[in-house]
Amino acid sequence: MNKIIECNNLSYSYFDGKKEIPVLNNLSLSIKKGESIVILGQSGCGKSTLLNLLAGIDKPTQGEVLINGNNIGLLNENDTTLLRGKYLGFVYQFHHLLNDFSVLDNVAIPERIQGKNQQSAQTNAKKILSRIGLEHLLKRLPSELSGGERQRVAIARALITNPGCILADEPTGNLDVKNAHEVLNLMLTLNHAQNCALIIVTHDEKIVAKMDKAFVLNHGVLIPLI
Ligand SMILES: Nc1ncnc2c1ncn2[C@@H]1O[C@H](COP(=O)(O)OP(=O)(O)OP(=O)(O)O)[C@@H](O)[C@H]1O
Repeated sequence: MNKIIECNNLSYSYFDGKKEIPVLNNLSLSIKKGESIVILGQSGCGKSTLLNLLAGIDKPTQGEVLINGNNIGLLNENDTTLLRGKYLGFVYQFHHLLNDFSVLDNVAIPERIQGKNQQSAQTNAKKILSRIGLEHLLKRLPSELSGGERQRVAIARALITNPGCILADEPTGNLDVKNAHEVLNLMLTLNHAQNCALIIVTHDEKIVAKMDKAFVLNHGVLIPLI
């Protein structure tokens, strides 16, 4: 199985009272293991909606989504959650770190949720924080970090379960130019080193040159740029 995520003929509409708001229209996409993809598009075009469907967080109005070959439309919510935890990692514009937990414990959380004991989850969290140069921040709280450091911790948290694909929604949206550059380079380094596919949705067109493939989402369909 070479494809980590695949969607076929995906359509999605929101229902606002009686009115249907179509967002995605018969969209198909596949992401191979180790591939990097950026999806650009104007605000409100449906980028976050697409990521939520690919992750099985929302269900499509029509079409199918496969994660590592598993058709999530055929799974119940519990099995979808397990599949998501096993194969996917998430990075958002806002870091979503838990403010009362140290950096180390924040990064260990996904493995704790998967049932690992605290010591082995913390050992793995230390390893990944060292790999990305944050070992000196283990004991800090998220409120004691810079914006760029917080986002790098969020990336470490997304990677601790060794996912097949990272889904990143505007991961550099809150950062200045220098930090945005560093965070993107970090994600790409890990993308290559761990053969972890990367899907970024963003407004930032500068990212395009660094990715394997780029698309614009417009009127519910993906238009290839490269
Ligand atoms: N729960 C909802 N109910 C109704 N409409 C919604 C809902 N969530 C999103 N929408 C609409 O669906 C469209 C797509 O939203 P989405 O958040 O996917 O866009 P986006 O491209 O990620 O935007 P941005 O770049 O601003 O984050 C927008 O027009 C939005 O107003």
